[in-house]
Amino acid sequence: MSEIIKKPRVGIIGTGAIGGFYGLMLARAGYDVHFLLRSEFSAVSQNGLRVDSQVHGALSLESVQAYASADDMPACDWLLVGAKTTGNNGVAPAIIQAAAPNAKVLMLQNGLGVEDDLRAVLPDSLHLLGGLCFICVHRTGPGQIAHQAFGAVNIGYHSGPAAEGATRQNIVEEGAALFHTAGIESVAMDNLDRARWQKLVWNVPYNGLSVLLNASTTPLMADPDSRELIQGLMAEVVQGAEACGHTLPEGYAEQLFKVTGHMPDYRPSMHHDFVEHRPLELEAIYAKPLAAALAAGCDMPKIRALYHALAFIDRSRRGG
Ligand SMILES: NC(=O)C1=CN([C@@H]2O[C@H](COP(=O)(O)OP(=O)(O)OC[C@H]3O[C@@H](n4cnc5c(N)ncnc54)[C@H](OP(=O)(O)O)[C@@H]3O)[C@@H](O)[C@H]2O)C=CC1
Ligand SMILES: CC(C)(CO)C(=O)C(=O)O
Repeated sequence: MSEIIKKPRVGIIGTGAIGGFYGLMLARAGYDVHFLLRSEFSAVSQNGLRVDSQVHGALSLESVQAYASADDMPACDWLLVGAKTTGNNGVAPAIIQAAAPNAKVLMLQNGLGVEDDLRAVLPDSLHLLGGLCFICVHRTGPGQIAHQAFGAVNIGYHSGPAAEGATRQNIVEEGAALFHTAGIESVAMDNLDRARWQKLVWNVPYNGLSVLLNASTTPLMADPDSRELIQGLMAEVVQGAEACGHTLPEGYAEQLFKVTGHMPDYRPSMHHDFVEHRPLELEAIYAKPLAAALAAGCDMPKIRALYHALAFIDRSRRGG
């Protein structure tokens, strides 16, 4: 008799641009997906989720299994965390509440070490993973998401009950398979810390400069001064990664710089936070990499200057 393999149940903790997009794609692929929301709970319960995608066309999920509290969610096998890193303290109780025993918790967030603080409060039985999202999405209204480009999620294991080696790799590959089923590219990464440093080569210059200079990628790539700033910041991230033991692929920064020059005009997620008066993800994208590199003997003065300027902007906009 052939064995029936049940699809894992998926919970989305924080249904914004990232959580809404990947949750909708998984639900459309036949997964049983449960969405935790905050400010958009009523709108999404009533009207569903919509993605206006320049890659897949107009997508919708009319009937959303939406929750305002994790207490009402069923136990989920995979939890995809789509909240901003600035809200991680607030989502920890929800993750614990919605997790099935031995659940896999996947942090779909930018930045370095975003799993570290959460690990300290999670039960040892839960697997903790990080997912690097190579996608351009943002919210355009309650339950409405614009998807401009890309989509891949690269996954690495952070910590948990799985033994080092093949067992961890199997869990990471299970995560990648989840996304593949939904038509999304996903690569299993053998070193999450290196993957996070690699992603920072883009986020450190573009996220911060988009706020500081109030500019999207096209003007940033067109101006000689901002181009020089971007290249200088990228080079420091590569040096910081190296100091922390991660040699990034030769020519990686140059390649990203070139690709961004050909990308459709784009405002990084930090620029959306700036415009919407939300806290900026400065701790994960700047403070933690600066501290990690410094501890390894590498100062990153350009990144430090950018961080201080952004911290000022963040504080002054939020009333000191
Ligand atoms: N957008 C992008 O293209 C990319 C984003 N990323 C990263 O992905 C992460 C998510 O970004 P993004 O999706 O853009 O952010 P959004 O602000 O669009 O989404 C965050 C969502 O989490 C919800 N949330 C936060 N705290 C809670 C809580 N305690 N309970 C329930 N819901 C909660 C927010 O609710 P509320 O509506 O109340 O604010 C919001 O819906 C970030 O780390 C970002 O850097 C990475 C690559 C690309
Ligand atoms: C690199 C990019 C644009 C998409 O993956 C991103 O990470 C972001 O907007 O935060």
